[in-house]
Amino acid sequence: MFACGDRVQVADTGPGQGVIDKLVERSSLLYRSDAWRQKLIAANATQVVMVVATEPSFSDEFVSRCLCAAESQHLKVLIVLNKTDIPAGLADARSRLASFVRLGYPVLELSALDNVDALRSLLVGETSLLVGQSGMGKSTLTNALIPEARAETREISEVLDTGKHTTTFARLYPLPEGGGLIDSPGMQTFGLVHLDNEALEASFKEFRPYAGQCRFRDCRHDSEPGCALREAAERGEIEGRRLRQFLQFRAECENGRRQAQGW
Ligand SMILES: Nc1nc2c(ncn2[C@@H]2O[C@H](COP(=O)(O)OP(=O)(O)OP(=O)(O)O)[C@@H](O)[C@H]2O)c(=O)[nH]1
Ligand SMILES: [Zn+2]
Repeated sequence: MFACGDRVQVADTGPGQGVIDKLVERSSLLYRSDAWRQKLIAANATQVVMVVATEPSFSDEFVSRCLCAAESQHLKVLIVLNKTDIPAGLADARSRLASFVRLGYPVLELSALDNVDALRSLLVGETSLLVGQSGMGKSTLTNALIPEARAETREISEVLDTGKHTTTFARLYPLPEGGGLIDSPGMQTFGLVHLDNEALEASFKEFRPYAGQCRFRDCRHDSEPGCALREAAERGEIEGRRLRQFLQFRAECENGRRQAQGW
């Protein structure tokens, strides 16, 4: 299986023709998965740019899931709060992003319809994957950053006769300043079944200082006495909400793996 962003060696087989000979080793691979399917999103990305907006309202659980996927591949993360020209949802969006800011994730506010220069400068030299729920403005951002993308999207929609100009597959655009931008289809879910329990726990970066500190080595951070993570949450050092999300994602991943094995 190949993913958008893969590098390959191609052998010439004739004029204008070739076959893929070899897949060059990937520096990163992002995918989402449930019990039944793994979907490759992008290979060799160095940065995940997560787009949220003032409206429609975004899910912070979705943001946490994307962070897990990005952290598990050791990628840089940038959160973009788009549509700041719509003031109604701004205060709410900011307050829901505050906990990610406290974790150290950068948030860039902008309006894709107005000015994307601040974002452009953060993409230089990176291969950035744009992710987000539908309607957050990924395509609008891509078009603002890469004017040729607009025509291409229209052409592809016409060829495929999809009747709408929404993104249906990931696409890598080279950036004039160096690096590239991968626009991925909007998604409403982001399954993490491919992450084992250890990888999932490590992908909550604020948990890392507590790794190995629980009384029991195989602590599930659930109801065991002497759980370093639960104690940290009680002291307010980590957010209870994030710990609950971790337990929820882990249950989902364990169920997914059980289903996949036909239990
Ligand atoms: N007011 C305002 N509207 C915006 C902005 N950016 C995007 N929009 C609008 O939001 C809607 C959704 O934008 P898209 O770029 O299609 O969103 P998307 O994330 O690509 O959605 P999918 O194709 O479903 O993945 C469109 O009507 C855009 O015109 C912005 O900065 N301000
Ligand atoms: Zn514990």
